[in-house]
Amino acid sequence: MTAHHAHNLQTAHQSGESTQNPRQAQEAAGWHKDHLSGSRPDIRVPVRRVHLTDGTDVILYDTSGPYTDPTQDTDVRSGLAPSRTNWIISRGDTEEYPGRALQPEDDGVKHTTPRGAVVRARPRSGEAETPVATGLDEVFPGRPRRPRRARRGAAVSQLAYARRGEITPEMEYVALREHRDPEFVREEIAAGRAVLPANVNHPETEPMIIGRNFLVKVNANIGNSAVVSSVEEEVEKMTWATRWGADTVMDLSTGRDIHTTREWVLRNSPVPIGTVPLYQALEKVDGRAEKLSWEVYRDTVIEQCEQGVDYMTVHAGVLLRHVPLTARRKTGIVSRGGSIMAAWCLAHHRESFLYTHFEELCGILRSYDVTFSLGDGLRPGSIADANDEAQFAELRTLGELTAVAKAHDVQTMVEGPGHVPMHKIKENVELQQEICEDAPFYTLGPLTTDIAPAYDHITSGIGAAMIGWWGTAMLCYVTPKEHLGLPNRDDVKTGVITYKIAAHAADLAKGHPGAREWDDALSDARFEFRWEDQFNLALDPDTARGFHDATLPAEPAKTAHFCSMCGPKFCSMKISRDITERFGGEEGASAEEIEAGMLEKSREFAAGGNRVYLPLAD
Ligand SMILES: C[C@H]1O[C@@H](n2cnc3c(N)ncnc32)[C@H](O)[C@@H]1O
Ligand SMILES: Cc1ncc(COP(=O)(O)O)c(N)n1
Ligand code: MET
Ligand code: SF4
Ligand SMILES: [Zn+2]
Repeated sequence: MTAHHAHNLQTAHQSGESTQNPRQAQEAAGWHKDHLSGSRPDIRVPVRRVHLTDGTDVILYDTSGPYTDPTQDTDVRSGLAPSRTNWIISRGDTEEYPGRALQPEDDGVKHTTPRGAVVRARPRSGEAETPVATGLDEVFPGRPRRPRRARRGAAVSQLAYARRGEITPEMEYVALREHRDPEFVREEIAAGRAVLPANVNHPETEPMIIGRNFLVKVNANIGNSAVVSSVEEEVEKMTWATRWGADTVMDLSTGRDIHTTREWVLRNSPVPIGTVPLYQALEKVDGRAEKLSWEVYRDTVIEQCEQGVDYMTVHAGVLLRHVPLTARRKTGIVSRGGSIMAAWCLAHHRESFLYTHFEELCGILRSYDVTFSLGDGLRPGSIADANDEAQFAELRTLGELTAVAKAHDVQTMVEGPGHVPMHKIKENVELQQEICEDAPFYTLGPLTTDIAPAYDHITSGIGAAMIGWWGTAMLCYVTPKEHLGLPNRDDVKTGVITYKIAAHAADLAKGHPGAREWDDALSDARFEFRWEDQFNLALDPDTARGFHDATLPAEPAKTAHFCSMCGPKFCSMKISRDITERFGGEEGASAEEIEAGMLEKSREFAAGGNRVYLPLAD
C-alpha cells in the first residue's frame, strides 16, 4: 500500500446519528484516524488516513483532536487528556502555584462562587444523545488543576527554547505534522518567522505552528454576545470548527459567563485558543470604556493566562495620536478593541495603557508562554478606508512593539485587515513583513468588496486566498453572518470550509511540498469515476455525497461513468477516457495503429451523418 502525503486538511466526519461504533463508522466512511510516531512514544501526531478503492491511502492533516479517535473516550465534563503535561514538567522551569482567586465579576455576576462549586442546575433531561452535553454553565467539574508559571520570571516560551538551540517535543511534533525537519522548525521559531502557541496551562493542545513557510492556517471565531449566549453552543462550535479543519479557535465572548465559557472551551480544545482580554476587562467595568485601567486589564490577562489561553489579541498599537486620523473615514473604527482603546485614550486624554505598560505585559505573557497577536485596532472597515494613514500609522507602531515583545522572548504575530480591494492587498503583506521583521501575519479576510452582506465568507475568502498566497500565515475566517449577527454552528462550518479552500489554494500557489498530492489524488478519482474516493477525499464529504446522490442515489451510480450534470452521452470525461484507453493509454501503440484508429473513427463519424451532437436515445 502506498501513502500519498497530502497535507493541510481537516477531518471530515459523519454527521448525524449512527448505530455503528466510531471505528465502524469511520471505516464505512472510507477513512480512519491514524498517528505518525516521533522519536519517543509520547509524540504521536494525529492524521486522517483516507482509504481509496484503488488500494492506496492518502494521509491528511487532522485538527479534530481525540473526538475522532475511536480508541479514546471523550467526555466534555472531564475534558481532554493533558497530553503535554510531562513535556512541560520535565523542562523543570515552571512551578505550580495557588493562582488568582476566582472573582464573581469574572463571569459578570455579582455573587461569590467558590472554585469548583456547582452554581446552576444539572443538565436538562433527555438530551444524553446529543454530541455536546447540556448544562455546561456550571463550573467545570474536571479535576481541579493548579496553574503553572515560570520559576523566578524565567522565559518558558518556545521562542526562548528555540533561540537557545533546543528542539522541544512540541517542535518535533509540528515537524512531523508538517513533514519538515525539526531543525527547520526551530530556526523558523528562533527567527520570529513562526510561532507555536502553547500556554503551559493548556496541556490539552496538539502543537501546531503558524508561519509563512508552513501550511497556511485557519482560525475560527466563536463566542457568545450579550444577545445570544449558551456555554454548550460555544463548546459545540469549537468542536465543530476543529472537526472541519480550524487550526485555532478564538473565544470572542462578550456576553454572560465569559470565564466559565472559556474554561469549558479550553479544557476540551485540541487546538490553541485565542482571546481578546480587553473584552472581558470591559465587562468587569460594566461596559464603560473610560472606567478601564491597567490594573483591571492586567488582572484579566493573568486570569486568562492561568486558564490556559494560548494567544491574546492586544490592541496596543492604537495610540492617542492615531485616533484623529480616523475622523474622516467612511466607517471609522470597526475593531471592537480599537474602538474601546480609542474611547479610553480620548476620555483620559492619555496614552493607551496597553502601550505604556507593554513591557510589563511581555513579562506576564512570557512566564506562561502566551503568544501575542498584536491587534489591528485601526483596520479599515470598508473598501473606501483601505490602506489609509490611520491603518499604516498603527502598523508602524505594531512593528515597534513586535521588536519589544521578541526582545522579551515572547512569541509574536501581527493582525491585519479587514476590508481591502484586491489591488491593495499585496501592499499590506509587503509592508507588514518589512515593518514587523517577518513576524507571522494573521489577517481577517480581507473582504474584497462591501456589497454582499450574507455572502461575506465569499467576499473575504477571495481576499484570504490572495493574502495567503502573498505570505499571510494564518487566515481568520469570516462567516456568512458577518455584519448581520452572531454565527451559529452551520455558519461556523461554512466559514471553516470556505477558509480551508482559501488556505489550500494559497498552499498550492506557494508550491508547498505535498499540497498538490491531495488535488492529484482527487483528480485521479474524478477521472477514473471512483465516486466514493472523490467523496472521501473532499473537504466536505457529506455535502459532496449528498449533492451527487440527490439525483443519482442508486448504488450502481457509484461506479457509473457520468453524473446527472451531462448524462451518459455527454460526459466529456467518459469520452475523453475512452479515447485515452483506446489510443493513448497502452504503451506501444504504434504510429500506424493510431493512424488506423483515427481513420476508423472518421469513418464512423461520416456513417453517423457527420453530426457533432447525437440525439438522445429517448
Ligand atoms: C474581529 C471579527 O471577529 C468576529 N467576531 C467577533 N465576535 C465574534 C463572536 N462572538 N463569534 C464569532 N465571530 C466573532 C467578527 O467577524 C469580527 O469582524
Ligand atoms: C484577525 C483578527 N481576529 C480578531 C481580532 C479582534 O477583533 P477586534 O479587533 O474587533 O477587537 C482582530 N483584530 N484580528
Ligand atoms: N467586519 C468588521 C471588520 O472587518 C467588524 C465589525 S462590523 C463593521 O472588522
Ligand atoms: S457587527 Fe453589528 S454590532 Fe458589530 S460593529 Fe458591526 S453593526 Fe456593530
Ligand atoms: Zn466589516
